[in-house]
This record gives sequence, structure tokens and C-alpha cells, in this order.
Amino acid sequence: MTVSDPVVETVVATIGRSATEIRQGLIGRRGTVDEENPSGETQAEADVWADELLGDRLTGIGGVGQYASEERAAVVDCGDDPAATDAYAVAVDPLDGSSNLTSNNTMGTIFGVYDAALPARGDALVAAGFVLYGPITTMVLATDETVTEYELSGGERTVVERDLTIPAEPVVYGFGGRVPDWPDDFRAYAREIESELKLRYGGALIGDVNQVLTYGGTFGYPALESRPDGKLRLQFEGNPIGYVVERAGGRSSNGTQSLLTVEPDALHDRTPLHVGNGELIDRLEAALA
Ligand SMILES: O=P(O)(O)OC[C@H]1O[C@](O)(COP(=O)(O)O)[C@@H](O)[C@@H]1O
Ligand SMILES: [Mg+2]
Ligand SMILES: [Mg+2]
Repeated sequence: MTVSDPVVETVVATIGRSATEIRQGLIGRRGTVDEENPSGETQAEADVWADELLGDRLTGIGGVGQYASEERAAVVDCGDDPAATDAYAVAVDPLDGSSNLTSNNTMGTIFGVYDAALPARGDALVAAGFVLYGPITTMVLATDETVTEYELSGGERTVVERDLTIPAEPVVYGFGGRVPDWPDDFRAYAREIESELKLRYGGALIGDVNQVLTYGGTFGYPALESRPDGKLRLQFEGNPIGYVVERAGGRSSNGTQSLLTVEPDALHDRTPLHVGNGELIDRLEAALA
């Protein structure tokens, strides 16, 4: 199953084909480099390598006017201006959860295709998704039409689930940050959820969100006392994941409103991130109000 817009399809196909190579290329690239990304985090060798690989390929696609990544400071202009033409901007988190490389646990690649110049609101996305490097490599892709799960193998993208929707009955939850760093209102909400659902936390947003899409439930990386804006990045993580979960019938929130309606100030803005079954996100927002 392909995407009807040919530029978006080329972006998705390019990321799908690159995923097999990225997975293979992680071998021997588990160390860190002596550099920080624009969020002030130490980069893994694989973060830098995956960004260069995706950047080289995505900037070469006709109809892609901008490329931006969690691993580079500025937007790369590579075609027509997405604000003034029908070109798109592609934003990626080349490796999500790359600290899991050390312990050989799940990681992902996140992407968003925006019909606007970056930084942009999430409601300017026309497609978004992620690759999950689990026991097998899968991609979840959301467009305005539907959400599809694929298995990726040898450059091929094979549909395994059409019209993916979040199960109605929530089962799992995962919350990031240390408990003593949680604001009191979030802690009270978390205590309730802990008594209702089953904990799943793997330290990679993609792995944890895919559990929520599979079983129902919620994932949150809240505002912390020490970090009122949370940890995760709006353009590269919050918007694409919010888009996928909303298209799958769930809700996203920064604590007060849909992630897709948050006005960005800067490319590397952080945001508290909450996604999952609508009823749980409604309760979260009521608890934080
Ligand atoms: O180590 P913590 O605080 O649990 O944070 C885990 C979170 O940080 C991240 O690893 C951040 O993403 P990056 O690896 O892309 O920087 C998320 O995938 C994950 O949800
Ligand atoms: Mg990430
Ligand atoms: Mg990353």
C-alpha cells in the first residue's frame, strides 16, 4: 500500500529502505562522539551517522524543500520554500532512544512531513510515522487518510495492519522522568493510573508508544520540576507522535492542549508529551488544570 502523494511516498519509501541499512549500521557504532546535539545531549556515533545518511537521501528528493533533524542546529534548505510553494519539509529524529544502544534495547527513527516551513505546528503535518528496530523492523505510518503498520525487510515495505486504531480498553502505561522530579499534580494522576494499568517503560519513546498503540493505554514524558518544558522535542518527537496517535483514534497533549496545536518558538523546542486513549488524556488534562 503506497501513499497517494508521490513526494510523501518517496520520502516514506526512502526512510523504509534506509531503515534496514540503519539497523545494520548500528553494529560497531555504539560508542559516543565528543559532541553535543542542539539539545545539549552527548551524541552517539550512530546518531550522527544516521542523521547524515537520512539527510543525504531526503535532501535529494524533488519536492522536499527543507530537512531538519534533532542532531543538527539549523534547518537545511534543499529545494523550494515549503511556506511559499507546494514543497514539503521533513523533520526527523534519526535515532530515538539511542542511549539504549549501550544496553542493546529497542530504538526507533521518527519522521514528520510538514506542509509548512520549520518550525511548524503539528497540524501542518501531512504524514508522520516511525520505524521501530525491535526483534523485527516495522514502520507505523499515519497520513490524513489512515494509519498503516508495515514490516520492513530488504528494502520492501509489507502491510501487516491496515487502518490501525488504538484498542478501546487501555492496558499499559509508561511515564518518563524520576518520580521525585514529578510535579505534585502529575504524581497524583500517575498514582491513579499505576493502580489501573500495567507498567511498560523501555527508555525509547518509539518502543513505549508502540506498546500503547498495540495494547491501549498511555505514554507520558511530563513537565518536570527541574525541566518545566519536559525532555522531548516538539518538531522531531511530539508532533509526529501526536499525529500518529491522533490519527489512530487517540489523543495527544502537552498537558493542556493537543500537541498538534502548540505554536513553536524555535526548531529545538521541548514539550511535555502525553499520548494515548482519549479518556486517559482527558483525565490527565483535568488533573493538571
Ligand atoms: O532516559 P529517560 O529520562 O527515561 O528518557 C527516555 C526518553 O528520552 C529519549 O530517549 C529521547 O530521545 P533521543 O534518544 O532521540 O534523544 C526518548 O526516546 C525516551 O522516551
Ligand atoms: Mg528521540
Ligand atoms: Mg534521537
